[in-house]
Amino acid sequence: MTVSRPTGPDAPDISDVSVPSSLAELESEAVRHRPAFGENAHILCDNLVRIYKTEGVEVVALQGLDLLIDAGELVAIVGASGSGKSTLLNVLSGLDVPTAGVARVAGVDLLSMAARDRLRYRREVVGFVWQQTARNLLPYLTAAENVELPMRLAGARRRGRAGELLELLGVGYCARRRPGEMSGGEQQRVAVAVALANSPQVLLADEPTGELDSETSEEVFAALRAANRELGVTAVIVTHDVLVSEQVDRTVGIRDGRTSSETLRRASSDGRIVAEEYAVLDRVGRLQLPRDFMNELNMERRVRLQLERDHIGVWPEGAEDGTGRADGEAGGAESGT
Ligand SMILES: Nc1ncnc2c1ncn2[C@@H]1O[C@H](COP(=O)(O)OP(=O)(O)OP(=O)(O)O)[C@@H](O)[C@H]1O
Repeated sequence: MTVSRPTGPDAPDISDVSVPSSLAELESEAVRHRPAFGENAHILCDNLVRIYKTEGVEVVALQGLDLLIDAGELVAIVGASGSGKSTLLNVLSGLDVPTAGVARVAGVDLLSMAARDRLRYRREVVGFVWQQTARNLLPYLTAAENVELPMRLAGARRRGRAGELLELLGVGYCARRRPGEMSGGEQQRVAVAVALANSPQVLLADEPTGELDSETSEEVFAALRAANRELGVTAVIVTHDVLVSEQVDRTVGIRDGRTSSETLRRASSDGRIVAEEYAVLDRVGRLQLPRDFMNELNMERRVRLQLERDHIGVWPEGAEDGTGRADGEAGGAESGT
């Protein structure tokens, strides 16, 4: 490729300016100025793959999952059983290492992290809350002692912090009680305080309300929201609970190990919450059509695409498309339907 330079008496002096002269140079120039995918995201998953091998059988739990979450967001992750939600959370919590791809949380690269850094990451950068209340708290310690434990392990006990966190989450009155003397909802709120003890940047919760009735779930979700709003912690909650998934600003749907949909919620001018659902388009243009849409129109394997001025039409194979052409016909006339 040639690039012509202006000449003549009025032409600017560009003798010192380097001008790319080949297509490859132009491309690399363009890439240099383009921000990298998820450069500023607090949580970044790029083409994340996790393959489990058990007894010679491979299960692909995450198959090229992309996800970007900004600092301070409160995001719910939803999806059918087996879609890969817990696998994703285990990777983000540093418990599990992905097979391939990029996973970065608060600037920490989770694939290349050394074992010693992993311990520090799990103690100080992320906090987590599990579904089973018994997994979150030690039964022979009081609520306050449970919250103090991670601080002691990190060698940074802060006087008064346990009490402050328990108050913030509405369970200050439980400080001297052991888990057996608290309800399931109270235990989970104390568990959120334990997760926040070392001021993590990210809070991860896997089905935190899964064992609770709706009223108690509401209290636990309020505690998670308080942590997000008051402390600014980025929060990711895996949940089947519509009470949780419908109250966050963004719900990410996972299907077959990939992000497939996102629902965004915002307040309209009259104060109502408006939810808009989007399909997720990945960087190479892949898109998962909702399963019920595909079933409704008997879409399988091949579909016809038609680029319109402001949208793309998708028709099942063999069906007539929006231009009045049956699939397979070359160049039909516009039907206007
Ligand atoms: N340790 C493991 N060994 C082998 N396969 C596993 C392992 N953990 C998960 N899987 C498989 O990976 C896939 C994703 O599992 P995952 O637990 O992440 O799904 P999930 O969406 O959290 O499901 P649920 O809502 O039921 O908890 C499933 O097919 C599961 O059987």
